[in-house]
Amino acid sequence: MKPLTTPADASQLIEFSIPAAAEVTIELDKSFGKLLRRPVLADRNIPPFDRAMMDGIAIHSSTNRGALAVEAVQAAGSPALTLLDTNACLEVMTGAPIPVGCDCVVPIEEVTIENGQAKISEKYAYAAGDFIHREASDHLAGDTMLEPGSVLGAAELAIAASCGACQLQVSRTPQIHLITTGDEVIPPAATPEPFQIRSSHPIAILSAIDSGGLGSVTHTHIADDEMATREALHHSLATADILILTGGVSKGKFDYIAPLLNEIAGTALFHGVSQRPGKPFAYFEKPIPIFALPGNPLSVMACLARYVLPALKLHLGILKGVKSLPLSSPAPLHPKLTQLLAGRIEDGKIYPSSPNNSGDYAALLGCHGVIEIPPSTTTSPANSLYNFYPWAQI
Ligand SMILES: Nc1nc2c(c(=O)[nH]1)N[C@H]1C(S)=C(S)[C@@H](COP(=O)(O)OP(=O)(O)OC[C@H]3O[C@@H](n4cnc5c(N)ncnc54)[C@H](O)[C@@H]3O)O[C@H]1N2
Ligand code: MOO
Repeated sequence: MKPLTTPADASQLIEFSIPAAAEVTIELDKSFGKLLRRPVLADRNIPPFDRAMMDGIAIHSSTNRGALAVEAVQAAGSPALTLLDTNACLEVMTGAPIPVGCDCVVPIEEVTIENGQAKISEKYAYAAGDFIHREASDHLAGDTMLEPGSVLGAAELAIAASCGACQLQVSRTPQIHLITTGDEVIPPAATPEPFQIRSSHPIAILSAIDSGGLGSVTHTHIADDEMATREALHHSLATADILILTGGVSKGKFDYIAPLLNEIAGTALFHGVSQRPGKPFAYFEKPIPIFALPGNPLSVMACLARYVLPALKLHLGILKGVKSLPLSSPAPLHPKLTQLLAGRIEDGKIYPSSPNNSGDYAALLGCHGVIEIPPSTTTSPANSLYNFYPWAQI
């Protein structure tokens, strides 16, 4: 029997073979969740002018405390006015430019305005610079505001918008085909015969990929039929960037996936990983990356989190490291196989699930991903650190 590939070797083989996504230009309002490939620079100083931070009056700090004539109203969205008399003031609105000749804003709560005269509360102390957000005090024009490799979330897009970056260079979202297999597998809405089961993998895989913005998934289900499998594989390899398959990769009489891929796509980089669950996992690099996941629900989620999602991130250029977290209690160790145990994260610790077997999909409830527990013949002390691979945003 062929020796099993270790999880570390398997992920390295995937990493080395995964191509980088192409770079595409995209409109700002279509770029949420995308991976930025070119920097976004500040096109002007931030803030671009001395900005009033309060509604109130703008004065010169050397003014006397008497009644200050209100010369005009400085609104936001209007060019800066000029204070003509240092013992006068202008009303000023938040977001307006500071009028020329003023160096201080007094909030309206500390001012009484009557008959065109403003009076500052007697006990209120003011000084030059108060409530003025100085031009360029945050960033200078030309500063790099967003680095390549940034994932474009709400804050990043707000910055791009304020720099006028209305088109962004991002990684092209891969077109992912998902082929699920099995005569016994029917759509969730269908009424099952006693020997059938409802398909749970498509929605799980699609949700995990979608929530990370990692790809656009189309799905086909095929029966355990050699011709149909062959046709579906040819179609996917000709049209998709990445192919994911579930089921049909172990040793059953109707497990056509591996032999057909060997014929159509060439030899697998590996088929069989020293892990539980997910031992029959296979990966092919040509003509596109092909992930053949073992069909059991826990194997699918484990291989998805441990290999597929990190590979998609790498393809897009998302280079986040793996998190190491302590276990809530000593781990059940296996002498030969790495365990990929589903677990949930709470208070910075991993709480492993205890499934009955790799078909026990209800054990996944509340879990955020898988913990990788390497093989060992000794016990793990409490609080030992283990790598955690999420399938959900945590
Ligand atoms: N003689 C051997 N038998 C098996 C081995 C082995 O090494 N020697 N490996 C076992 C392991 S480990 C696993 S995992 C499974 C993987 O088998 P397949 O990849 O061929 O998967 P299937 O047999 O097609 O399905 C397994 C299980 O999952 C259910 N399934 C499949 N698709 C879906 C879906 N879309 N939604 C929900 N559930 C699905 C399917 O009904 C089966 O119950 O093989 C062991 N056998
Ligand atoms: O991958 Mo299988 O799930 O180890 O039973």
